[in-house]
Amino acid sequence: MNVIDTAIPDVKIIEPRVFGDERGFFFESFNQDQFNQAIGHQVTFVQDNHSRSSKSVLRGLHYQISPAPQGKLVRCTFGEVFDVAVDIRKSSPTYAQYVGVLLSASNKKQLWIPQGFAHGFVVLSEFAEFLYKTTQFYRPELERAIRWDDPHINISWPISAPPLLSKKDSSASLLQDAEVFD
Ligand SMILES: Cc1cn([C@H]2C[C@H](O)[C@@H](COP(=O)(O)OP(=O)(O)O[C@H]3O[C@H](C)C(=O)[C@H](O)[C@H]3O)O2)c(=O)[nH]c1=O
Repeated sequence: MNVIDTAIPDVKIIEPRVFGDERGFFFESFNQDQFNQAIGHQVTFVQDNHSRSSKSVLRGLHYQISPAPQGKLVRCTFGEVFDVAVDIRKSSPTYAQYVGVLLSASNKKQLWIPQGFAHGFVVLSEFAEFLYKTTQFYRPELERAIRWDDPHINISWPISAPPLLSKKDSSASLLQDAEVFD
């Protein structure tokens, strides 16, 4: 697999090695040893998630606070999304900066988002199926959300109309008011 650095050192794009033949394709979507080597330390995942969303749905920007902050390894297995990781570690030199990347069934790219980041995506295709692994279990009482259109983060979402949001995401906090990480 190919590991690509992003503007935020801890956030990595991973391109799996795809084996194509007349039947179709095969690739290892996750290999613990290769992943640990790529990230530089042991990362253990405890939960797999799978969501399906229609065009223009935007899920995020979500994260869990301590004591269960989640690292996420995300990918799109049907359609295409614009995926965003926002650095919400106050002591980080890239605080409030973001990485945005197109993830799709065709490019098979994955994004590693360590704990300390808020995560979200918007669906660009008619539908998108989104799979991801997390390093901590879901703890709803620890879940927090930051507004997708927070002017301080100023994400350039590749959409021309307002997205479809859950009630929770419609009432998310601004980064300046959010519980973040040291
Ligand atoms: C995240 C999660 C949710 N749920 C239940 C709770 C709700 O009844 C239902 C939908 O949850 P929610 O609307 O929070 O789902 P998303 O908006 O896709 O949330 C996710 O969206 C962004 C992209 C993320 O990065 C997070 O992983 C996660 O917050 O699934 C569970 O049972 N387990 C879980 O791990």
